[in-house]
Amino acid sequence: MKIMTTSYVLTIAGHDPCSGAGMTADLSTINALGGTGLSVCTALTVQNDLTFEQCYWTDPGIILDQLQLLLNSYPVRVAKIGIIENPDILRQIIRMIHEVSPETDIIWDPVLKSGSGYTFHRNLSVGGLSDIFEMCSLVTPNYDELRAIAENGNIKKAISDISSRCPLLLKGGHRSDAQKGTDILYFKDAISATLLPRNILDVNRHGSGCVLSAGIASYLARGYDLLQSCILAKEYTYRFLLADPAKRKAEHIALQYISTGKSPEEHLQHIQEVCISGGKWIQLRMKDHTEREIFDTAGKARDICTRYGAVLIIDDGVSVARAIGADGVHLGNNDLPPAEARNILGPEAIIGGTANTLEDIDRLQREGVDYIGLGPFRFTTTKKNLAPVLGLDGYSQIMETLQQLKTNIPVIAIGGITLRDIGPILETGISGIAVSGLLTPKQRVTTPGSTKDMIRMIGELIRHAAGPSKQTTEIVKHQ
Ligand SMILES: Cc1ncc(COP(=O)(O)OP(=O)(O)O)c(N)n1
Ligand SMILES: Cc1nc(C(=O)O)sc1CCOP(=O)(O)O
Ligand SMILES: [Mg+2]
Repeated sequence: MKIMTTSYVLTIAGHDPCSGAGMTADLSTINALGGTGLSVCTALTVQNDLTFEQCYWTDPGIILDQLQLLLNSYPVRVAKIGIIENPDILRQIIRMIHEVSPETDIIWDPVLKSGSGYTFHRNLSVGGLSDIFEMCSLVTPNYDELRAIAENGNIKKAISDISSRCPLLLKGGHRSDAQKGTDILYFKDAISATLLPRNILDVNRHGSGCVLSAGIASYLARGYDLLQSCILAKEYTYRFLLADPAKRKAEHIALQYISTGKSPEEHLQHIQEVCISGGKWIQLRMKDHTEREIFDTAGKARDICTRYGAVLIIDDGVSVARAIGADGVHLGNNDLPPAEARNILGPEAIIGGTANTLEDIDRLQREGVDYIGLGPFRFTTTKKNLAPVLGLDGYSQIMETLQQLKTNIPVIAIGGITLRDIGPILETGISGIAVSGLLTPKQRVTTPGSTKDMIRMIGELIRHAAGPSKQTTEIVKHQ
């Protein structure tokens, strides 16, 4: 009997102990994109981000036994295949999928070499693989892989031979020429679609090809057509690459700095001061500025944050966040609804929402925000049209109820917070604080030295308050 639930995506791939690539990276992608991941491990590898030392292939009998059991148990919508010992085993796997589960789409990502240079296969050729292409719904080689299997180096002929049998996505992520980042999707009927990169990223993280093909598999499984799936997965991979490892590790950031300044230059100067001083989470909040000014400043703020490994979110402006490649947005009641922002910014984006009551938190959580900014804690002149002040009692009541309901969305406090408030606020179960005036006071001229001292003291208070059972602010959705 097949177990019926949502979209099952099967990855048949190697195990990478650092999860940058292979089966575990695929499963993370599948789960992040709303699928249910199944896996068959084709090899154990000894590798990390920089080096690949060894590959121990799984016994083909075990691969086929696991595959048969999964195909008999689950309605697998899409199977994505990564490293396989040789074309014969690949053939057996694909045939089994065809026989046991003919409705399953197969994506083959022909990995010939690891990112760090380990060679899995030599002497493969388009001609020798033609029966395999016939059984696939998509193959996703990068340019080097296509060149390696093209007979006599004839890339044009290789493209035409493959795409007459199945759609081909030629990935340009690793190219060093003008086509870097451009992927081309060739359909069977000689039509092609060029997928331009949103930005050229100077990142060659190992495993990005796995993330892209697992992303395509996940979107296909959810019912998108092939072109839509490639576009959406490309966007997802872009965000994955943008979130550099330092940022992805910055899961537990409990201090958000909200920028302030009389001019765009002052905003940038304050942001730089906070970043130099160790601040890791910045919100660009520019009121009473033109769209052009906000857009230009946001691009510069992004560069500063990238340089210092800080996360940047934009207050209100979803389109600005998307255009400059920010990590997310903070949305108020009059902004775009979180679900719409999510559609635009993608699953990896950090989306925060403003709340003043328990009902606000409940609604925002259902709308899919990643964290809540709950405020105001006390009166502040930084924001006009303040909601009713909550004070410590208001926070205690709301946090107690959330704990009773076992709701564990990160909630950060905001509004007029001083150094002395931090301990008592965190005692209520709040996971972090967002401050503007505390780091950029109106009366005193701040210097990197004084901001550093302040951030250090805030860090101490947060560390003291956060015992092992306390929730901290998880601002990154997916690793
Ligand atoms: C962390 C955090 N919490 C709340 C707010 C307030 O946002 P919003 O309601 O959109 O009001 P403005 O900041 O736009 O005036 C915030 N920005 N950050
Ligand atoms: C931006 C903002 N939002 C608030 C809310 O209650 O929603 S209070 C606030 C101002 C935060 O700055 P400061 O630390 O200077 O008070
Ligand atoms: Mg706002």
